[in-house]
Amino acid sequence: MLAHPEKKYIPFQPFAQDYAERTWPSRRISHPPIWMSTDLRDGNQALIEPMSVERKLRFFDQLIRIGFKEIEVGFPSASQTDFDFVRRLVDEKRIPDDVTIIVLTQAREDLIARTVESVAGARQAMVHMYNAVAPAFRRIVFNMSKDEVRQIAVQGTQWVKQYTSRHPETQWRYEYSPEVFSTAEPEFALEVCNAVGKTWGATPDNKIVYNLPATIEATTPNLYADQIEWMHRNLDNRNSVILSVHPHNDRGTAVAAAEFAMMAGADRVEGCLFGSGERTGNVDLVTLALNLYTQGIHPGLDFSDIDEVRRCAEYCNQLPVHPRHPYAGDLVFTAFSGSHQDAIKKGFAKQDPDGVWEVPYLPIDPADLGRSYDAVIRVNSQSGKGGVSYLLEQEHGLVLPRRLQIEFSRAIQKVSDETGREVTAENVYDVFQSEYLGQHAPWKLIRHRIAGTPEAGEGRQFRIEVDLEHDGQPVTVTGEGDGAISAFVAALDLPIRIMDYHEHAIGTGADTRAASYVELRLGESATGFGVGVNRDIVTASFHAVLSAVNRHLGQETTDADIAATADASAA
Ligand SMILES: CC(=O)SCCNC(=O)CCNC(=O)[C@H](O)C(C)(C)COP(=O)(O)OP(=O)(O)OC[C@H]1O[C@@H](n2cnc3c(N)ncnc32)[C@H](O)[C@@H]1OP(=O)(O)O
Ligand SMILES: CC(C)C(=O)C(=O)O
Repeated sequence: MLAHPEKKYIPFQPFAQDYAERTWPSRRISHPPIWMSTDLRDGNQALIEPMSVERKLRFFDQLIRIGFKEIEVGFPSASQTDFDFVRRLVDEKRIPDDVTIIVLTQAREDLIARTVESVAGARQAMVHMYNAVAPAFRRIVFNMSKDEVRQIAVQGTQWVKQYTSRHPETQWRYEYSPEVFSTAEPEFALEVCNAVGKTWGATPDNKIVYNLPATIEATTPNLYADQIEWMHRNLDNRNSVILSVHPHNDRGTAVAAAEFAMMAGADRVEGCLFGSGERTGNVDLVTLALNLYTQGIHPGLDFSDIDEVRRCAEYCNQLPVHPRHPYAGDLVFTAFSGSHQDAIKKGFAKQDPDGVWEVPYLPIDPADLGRSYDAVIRVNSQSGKGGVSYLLEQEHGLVLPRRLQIEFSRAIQKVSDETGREVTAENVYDVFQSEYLGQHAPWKLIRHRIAGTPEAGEGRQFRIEVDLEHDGQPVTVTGEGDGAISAFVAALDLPIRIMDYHEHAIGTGADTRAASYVELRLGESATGFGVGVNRDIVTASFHAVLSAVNRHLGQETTDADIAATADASAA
């Protein structure tokens, strides 16, 4: 990179002086714009392989299902494929009555004639003509004066009028784009638009569309908004005009530019799904629409099945949508990090299904876009107890007490640290199984018999006889206590102190099982948990006690083995 970029690059200034009359910054967007999808034109012209007719038809049908009423379907004078596709739409009557198709052309007579031929017979159609008006293009591409460039636009408009008038069966509309408006002098763009409007003869009943493209995004979005507001205020016959914007994303701010432009007076936005299009793309209509939705404004476009829309765009464009793409990417509703998972878990627990959406870190309810909650929380080395316990709860109905969440998340952390990989919900359960549910040695419960009933009142003693295995050898023990668990603990005759106990049902009806969580000390050990799951609550709690005991004993063995190994290596 250059030490002095100012010698090579100069900032674009749309106005000689600051446009201080601007009012857009204090405006709010209260309704959606007229949406125009240019996926089949600007999107298509930027593809490595332009879409076949079959792909274009599939994309077109998808755009209709989403609810677009204005669709730019191609540049019919460019190729036979585009021409044939547009003709098929018309001839096979694939265009719903309330949808207008749009076709783009340069301001050249032969191209205009062919363009009109491609759509003639449609119920309604819009011819879209463009020519560049920015100084660099006047100088470099056309080598023309301002007057000559304005004349291209006026002459082109006359040809559009002339050729369309030969097909009165079609209701014709007209769109004009002063291409590269983004780096043009606003005064000249205004002059050309007014000249075009006068030539076309727009009326409030058949408005002309002036589309002001950021063909190359050249400034911060606030300056683009200034340019749009200035045009909005100064155009002739504003009530006969639909003011449209067409932001590209060269600086990565196309969405902001479109939103500011709407605040500044734009009525219509052209763009592509998922920001497809030339170079860094056209403005992303999905993001724009769903940004409105999350402000409580229905965009008039339906993204209830966002995955299907994405699949269609990926198939037709043969380009992937990034996993972090706003609202649509595979990972955008997924939290890996502990504090996010914790907040999301709490948010879901508190969320009123009919109330205002307020789940932290999720700006939109994934369900509104047809996404499930399955992938909301995924676990890796950045995760905490909230995420881990969320997965166990969602997938297996296990609601871990808080201290067990902390204890178990250390086991998961160890796995993720060791592998450096994501720990899937299945892995989490496997670790839980081996840490708690599968702890059957040295002590294993075979069966038990209890005498005494819990209803019998305070002071009543329970008597229990338990068949166990200890290191694979059958053992029968007996004990008494004022509850089933205390009788069981007495029967084991181990230095157990129960510190905490939780239980809950898993499932409902005939399949209901009980989950028991016991926190205990064995001798002087630190406290540790055991877990049992069984159809019978008492059996589940005995399993939980033995799970905790076995874990303690296993830990002691491990500690002793480590000490012995350390001694051996020291020797
Ligand atoms: C910003 C945008 O996205 S604009 C849309 C861009 N999309 C496309 O270009 C895709 C389809 N285009 C094509 O297939 C071809 O460009 C065609 C068929 C339209 C024309 O092809 P060609 O006749 O070979 O011309 P080419 O594209 O090279 O155009 C260059 C000529 O057109 C002139 N020209 C460029 N734009 C325009 C315009 N909007 N109106 C009138 N003339 C124009 C140029 O000055 C140049 O003229 P010159 O040959 O006298 O120097
Ligand atoms: C034809 C125009 C609208 C265009 O695509 C652009 O300027 O980016």
